[in-house]
Amino acid sequence: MDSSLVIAYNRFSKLSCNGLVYLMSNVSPSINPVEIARIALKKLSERGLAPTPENYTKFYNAIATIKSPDAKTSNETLQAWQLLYKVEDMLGDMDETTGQLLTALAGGNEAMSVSLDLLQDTRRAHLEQRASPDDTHSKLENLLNTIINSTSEMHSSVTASKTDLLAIRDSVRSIEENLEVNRQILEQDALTGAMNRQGFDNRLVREAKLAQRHGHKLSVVLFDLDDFKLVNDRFGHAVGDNVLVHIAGLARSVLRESDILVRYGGEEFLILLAETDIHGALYVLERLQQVARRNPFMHRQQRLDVTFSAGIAMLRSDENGRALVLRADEALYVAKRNGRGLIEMAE
Ligand SMILES: Nc1nc2c(ncn2[C@@H]2O[C@H](COP(=O)(O)OP(=O)(O)OP(=O)(O)O)[C@@H](O)[C@H]2O)c(=O)[nH]1
Repeated sequence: MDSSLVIAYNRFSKLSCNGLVYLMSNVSPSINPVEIARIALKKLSERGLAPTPENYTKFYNAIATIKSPDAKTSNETLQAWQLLYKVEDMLGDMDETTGQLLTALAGGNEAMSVSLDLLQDTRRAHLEQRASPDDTHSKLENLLNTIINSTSEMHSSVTASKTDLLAIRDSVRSIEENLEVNRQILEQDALTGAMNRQGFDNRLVREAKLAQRHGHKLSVVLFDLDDFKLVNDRFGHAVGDNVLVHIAGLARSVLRESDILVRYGGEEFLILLAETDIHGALYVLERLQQVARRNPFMHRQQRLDVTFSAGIAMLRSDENGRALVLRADEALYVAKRNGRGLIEMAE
């Protein structure tokens, strides 16, 4: 750990004593504060900012305010549990059906093997003229009856298993659908409906690999609302929340179906643009600026103009998704440093 981080950690310890109660009031109980502290320090060091208590508190609060993927409503948790029980039930049914099928097959196999031996004995006795035609005839008739009975038993078992297996296949399909819905809920930011950070991390790796493999362009836009703290301070946190929802809605309105909008941090959004070069990404962002100007957030008939600063980067042939986002983040930092409402393209 470098010395600045050590200092920051020491400062964090002091903060822990003096202001942890304050800090924690903002934090979902499911988020580990040590993890938040680690990310906050990393962010500070990435941006070359001094780890002062002010900077540290700012980053800590911003990270802590991101809705945790764990912070799910009780209804969502209930759904997840129900799905789990459904999977458990289905696996139980499947076990029982395959068990019955295996027993039926083993029994049928045994009966057929015995019948086959008897059939061979009877044929041999007939060829060697050891048995009278009447004897052979009666033996064959008995054997045929046995074979018909065991085949019919096997047929009933297979038919019953087929019905069970069809029912299991339907359950598997419905579970697949439920799993997809659950995955979407888990990957969604509860406030804005955008994808959350966890969902994005999974997606980024895949999209970057796909783009590299097929030689497609992939761009990332990172934008952060300007002076958002003032909105909260002036109008309250609930209004701030509504502004975030408003901006996410505007962003969605300028995006294509294939583009991915992510709530990347408290008041920071990311857009992943597949098959889009940096000029395409700039175009999208300028459209968003335009749309935001034309559709301001209204609070008690008062226009509340919100601007944002942004960084854009396009995937290089030799980098992975993380490096791409890092370059967009650096560009965003430059945009913020140079003023507000600016767009900066990464080198
Ligand atoms: N209402 C609301 N506020 C949030 C949420 N997430 C983060 N914030 C707030 O966003 C503000 C971010 O403040 P800063 O990091 O100082 O950034 P800023 O005021 O936008 O200033 P610059 O980014 O430097 O332009 C803090 O007040 C956070 O509490 C949220 O989910 N809802």
